[in-house]
Parts: sequence; C-alpha cells; structure tokens
Amino acid sequence: MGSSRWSNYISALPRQPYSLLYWTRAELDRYLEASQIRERAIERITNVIGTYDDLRSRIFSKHPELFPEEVFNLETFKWSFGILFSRLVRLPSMDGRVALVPWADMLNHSCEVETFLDYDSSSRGIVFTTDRPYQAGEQVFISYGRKSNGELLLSYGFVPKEGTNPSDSVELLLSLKKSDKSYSQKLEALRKHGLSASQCFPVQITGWPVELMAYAYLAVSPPSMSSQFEKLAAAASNKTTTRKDMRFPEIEEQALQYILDSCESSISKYSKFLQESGSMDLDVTSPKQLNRRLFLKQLAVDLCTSERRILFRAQYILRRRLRDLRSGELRALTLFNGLRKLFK
Ligand SMILES: C[S@@+](CC[C@H](N)C(=O)[O-])C[C@H]1O[C@@H](n2cnc3c(N)ncnc32)[C@H](O)[C@@H]1O
Repeated sequence: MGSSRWSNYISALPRQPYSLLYWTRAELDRYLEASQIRERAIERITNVIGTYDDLRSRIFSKHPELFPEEVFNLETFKWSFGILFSRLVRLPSMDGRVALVPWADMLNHSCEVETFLDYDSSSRGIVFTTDRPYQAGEQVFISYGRKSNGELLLSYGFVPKEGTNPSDSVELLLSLKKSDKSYSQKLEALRKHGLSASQCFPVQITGWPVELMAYAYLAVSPPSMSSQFEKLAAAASNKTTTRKDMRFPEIEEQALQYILDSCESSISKYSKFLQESGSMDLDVTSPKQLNRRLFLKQLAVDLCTSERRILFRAQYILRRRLRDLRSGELRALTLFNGLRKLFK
C-alpha cells in the first residue's frame, strides 16, 4: 500500500467507520427493535456478507495468489463498505455518479447547511461553495443530503440533536389485515405494483405522503369497492397521476383510524424501549463492553426519541381530523333527526 499514491489518504481513514454495519445482530435487536431502521441495517449487513461470500466462492478462492485471505477477508470487505457508505459523494453534475473524494470527505455534516460537493468541469475538480460566511478557525460543514436521522445513523453512525433535522422522518409500517374478506384481491393488486401486504411509508413532522393515504384507503375498503383496488394500489406505489385529489369520504374515517392505530402501536413500542433503556446495561463483564453499550444505547435513545416525536405529531393531527369528521357527522345526524321530527 505504501507505493500507492493514495496511501496517505487510506492510512488517514478511520479503522472502524461508525455505521450500523458494525452493530451485531444482538445489538440491533436490543436497541433498535422499535425502529424500522433495524430492518434496513439487517438487509444491508446481509447484502454485504452475501456479496463477499459470492466473490469468495467465485473468484477469491480460485485465485489465492491474487486475492490472499489476509487481505481479502470479510473484515476488510466490511470495512471497505463501511468506508464507502460513510464517505461516498454523489456528484449532481456527473449524472449523480458517486465518488470517493479524498480530503473533501473529512468534512462533517450539518442539517442546517445547504452546501453540497460537486464536480466543476471548468476547473476539472471537485468544488463546494458554502451557503454562508465562515470566520477563520470556524468549522465548515457540508450536507450529506436530505436524510432522516435513521438514515444518518445507518450510514454514518450518528444522530443529530432532536428537532434540528428538517428532513427527519420515521418509517410507519402498514399491513393488510389477514381477516380482510378481500385480502387476496388486495394483495394481488399491491403485488402488481411492486408492493406487499406490509409496507413502510415515511412520515414527517409536516405530514405523510399521499401514497400512505392510498394504502390506508385500500386496506379499509370494503368488497363493494373492489373496482377501485387496482387504482388505489397504483396510487400507493406512486405510479399514478390522478392521486393528488384522491378522496373517498365514505371510508375516510376508517382510513384515518387505521393509520392512527398503526401510529399508536408504533408509539407504544418506542415508549417501551425508552422506558426500559434506563435499566438496560447492568449485565456486562468489562469496562470496554460497558462503554460500547452505553454509546450504542445513547444513539438508539436519540433516534427513538426523534422518531417517536414525529409519530406523536402525526397522532395529534389524526385525532383532530377524526374528531372533526365525527363531530361533522354528529351535526348532520342531529339535523336529519330534527327534520324527521318536523315532518312526522
Ligand atoms: C465523511 S466522514 C466525515 C469526516 C470525519 N470527521 C472523518 O474525518 O473521518 C463521516 C463521518 O464523520 C462523522 N460525522 C460527520 N458529521 C457528523 C456530525 N454532525 N455529528 C457527529 N458525527 C459526524 C461520522 O462518524 C461519520 O461517519
């Protein structure tokens, strides 16, 4: 490596990138059970290990003289991916191609700046133009992209302070009910559009996407609406143009209640973890192990607190809409009964 022009750069890279790639399965289960980011981490780890196993059986093991085990092993492979996930830069001027940009990748992320790295064809180099003035000696930040706290933890191993990330979101899991009379018809419509019986949708502090609403409408729609299943599945998968004004007043209340139920079940998982986290780490044998556990737990507590905060907001909005809908219905019913009495 010493002969490489990149040797100084490579030796300055962290020995263990901070990312969920380095959490064990037991740590993911213990600390991130409430968050959907756990599934993303498991998927990512499985993919990295799967890719390594595939390369080892097809190439490394057949050419050990070119790929010696002491260099091309799972640990170094994982390290390389950890480095890539935490340092790759997407370059908009090069059709979004990704690159490792030595030294520029030493810049830390701030959710408050809109400064991105990009390729500049006139100087044939990577440039970044800051969106604010900096004093000499002040730390300069860039943006790693509009990512949620969960995505930042997944790839970069840190969680911004609660309430400071305007791009923060939480994945809400919605599922078709197995007892639904139209279960198989709905599932068929979903599959046709690349979705499944359980689906995650991002919820932000400002609200939720129309795709989530379409999925909820589909989940609660009665068999009499079967002609709409296809259209709703398409809207849930973001494959339709007519979804902006999609409303079904006859099942709106059920759809909102269905989202609220999912939201509340998710909130209770977060609350359980946050409540139990105080007394979680007493069963350790070494100070090193204790330090690691406390560090990971703090990251998990920060993530879960920020995700639950978004769900609390969604819960508030949903309850208010339901209350308005129900009081509107009640007013209409009272009016109707009044008129009936009048004509008796
Ligand atoms: C592209 S590197 C940034 C440079 C890093 N300080 C270094 O020299 O290795 C990304 C890593 O920096 C750290 N990092 C970046 N921004 C951060 C922030 N706002 N808070 C905490 N850690 C941050 C995380 O460990 C992340 O995995």
